[in-house]
Amino acid sequence: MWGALHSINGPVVEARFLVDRPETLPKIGELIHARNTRGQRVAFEVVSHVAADSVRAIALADTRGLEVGERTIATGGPLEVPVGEQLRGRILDVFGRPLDGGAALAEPRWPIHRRAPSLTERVPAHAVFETGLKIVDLLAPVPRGASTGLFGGAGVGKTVLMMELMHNTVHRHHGATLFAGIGERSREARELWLEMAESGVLDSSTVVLGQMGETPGVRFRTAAAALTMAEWFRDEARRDVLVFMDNVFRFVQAGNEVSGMLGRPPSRVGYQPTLAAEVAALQERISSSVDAAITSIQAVYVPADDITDPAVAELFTHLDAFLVLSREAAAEGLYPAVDPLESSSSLLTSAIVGERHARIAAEARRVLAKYEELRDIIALMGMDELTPRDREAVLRARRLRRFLTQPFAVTEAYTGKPGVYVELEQTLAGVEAILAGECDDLAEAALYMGGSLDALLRRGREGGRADEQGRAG
Ligand SMILES: Nc1ncnc2c1ncn2[C@@H]1O[C@H](COP(=O)(O)OP(=O)(O)OP(=O)(O)O)[C@@H](O)[C@H]1O
Repeated sequence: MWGALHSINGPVVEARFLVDRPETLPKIGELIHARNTRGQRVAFEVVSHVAADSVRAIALADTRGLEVGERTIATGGPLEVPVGEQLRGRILDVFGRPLDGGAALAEPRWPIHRRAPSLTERVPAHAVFETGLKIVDLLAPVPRGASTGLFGGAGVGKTVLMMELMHNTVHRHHGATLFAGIGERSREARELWLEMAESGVLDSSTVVLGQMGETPGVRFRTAAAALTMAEWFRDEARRDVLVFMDNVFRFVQAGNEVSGMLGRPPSRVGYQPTLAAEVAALQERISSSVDAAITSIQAVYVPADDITDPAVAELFTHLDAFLVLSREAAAEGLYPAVDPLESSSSLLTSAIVGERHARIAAEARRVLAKYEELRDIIALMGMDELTPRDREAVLRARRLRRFLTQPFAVTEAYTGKPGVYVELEQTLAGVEAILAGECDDLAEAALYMGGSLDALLRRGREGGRADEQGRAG
C-alpha cells in the first residue's frame, strides 16, 4: 500500500495512506519505508494510529534527508530477521544485515514480534544451567530458561566471564550462544568481537548490535531481534541457547527515548508509562520449551548505584539469579571475581537443588560471612585475638575462597593456565571437604586457581615432586 510522509519530527514521522477500508491501514508494529534525498531506503515501525488514514511511526535509521510528501510504502509485516544455522559466527545489525563484511544472509526470516510461550507451553525454570564455574554453580546457580542479572563496574571481568560462559555452553552443552549489544559503546563491541575471535567462541556465536549512536528505535528493537534468532535455535533446532544482553538497562532507556519522542507523558521518576509492559514482553520470551531452553544473562547498569531506580526495580522482578562482580575480589586476583555473599539464585533451595547442595551452599556462605565480619578485627589486632572457633572459620573461609577461583579457557592465552570445567558434584565434594576441615593443613596457595579438589591435590603432589627433583639436581 502507498502513502506519503505527512510530517517529520526527528525520528518520529506521520504518514498518510490511501486506504479504502480502515483495516487496511498499516498495523501497529508493521514496517513502512520511505526514501531520503540520497535515494536510501529508511525504515520505520508503526507505533500508533492517529487517524483513519494516518499512522505515527518511529525511525529505525537516520532520518536526515527525508522530505515531507515522500512516497511511503507499507511492507505488510513487521521487521524480520534472518534465522537458522547461517547465523553462526556472524555479526549483524538489527535488520540482520552483516556488520562483519561477510555475505548477506538468506531466508528464512522470522518477524521480531513473536508471542511468548503461553503458561501451559512453558516449562518452569527449575533446572540448573551448569556453568562449570565452581563459585557460580555453588552459590548462584544459573536457572535454565530464565534470566540472570550480571552486575559489576568497569574492568572487573564481565566480558571475560561472559566469554567463558559462552565457551562452556558451546563445548559442554553443544548449545548456541547469542550476544545482544544494546546501547553500549561501539568501540567496546569491536573489542568484544576481537576477543571473541581470539578466544575461539566467535564461530559458534552470533552477535547482534544496536549500539550507542544508533537511533532509539534500533536500540529498543535489538533485544527482540536477538531473541527471535534465539527462538529459532530453541524451537527449530531444539538446542539450548545462551543469550547475553549487554546492557538490558539500555533497552529500557531506549524505550524511554521512544516514548518521549512520541510525546507520551512520563510516569514514575521520568520513565515511560509502558515500562512494566515493555520489560515483561521481553523477559517473558526467555523461557523453556519441552525440548530446549533460552537462558539469558543480562548485564544491568544501575544508575548512580541506586537499586530503587524504577527501571532497575522492574528488571529485578524478572531476574531469578544475581551474579555480582566485586572489585575487591578482582584486586586480590580471585577470579572469577564473583562476590560470594552478594550473589544469589532463587534455585538455591533444597526443593530445587537438593538438600545436600542447599546445605553446603548455606554453610559456605556462613563461613565466608563470618570471615568478612572478622576482617576488620584481624586487620587491627591480628589473628591471635580471635577465639579458636573464629580462627578455624577464618582458616577455612580463606581456603574456601581460594578453592572457588579457577582458570578460564578463554584467558589461557595470557594467563598460561589451561581452563578447567568443574562439574557440580566435584565442586560440592571439594567445598564439603574444606568445610569439614580436611584441608586445614594445606597451604592456601595449593587451592588457588585450579579445578576439583582431587586435581588440586594432584597438582600439589606433582609440584612437590618437581621441587624435590629440582633440589636433588
Ligand atoms: N577470569 C579471569 N581470569 C584472569 N584474569 C581476568 C579474569 N577476568 C578478568 N580478568 C582480568 O581483568 C581484565 C578486565 O576484564 P574484562 O575486560 O572482562 O572487564 P569488564 O568488566 O568487561 O570491563 P569493561 O567494563 O571495561 O568492559 C582482563 O583483561 C583480565 O586481565
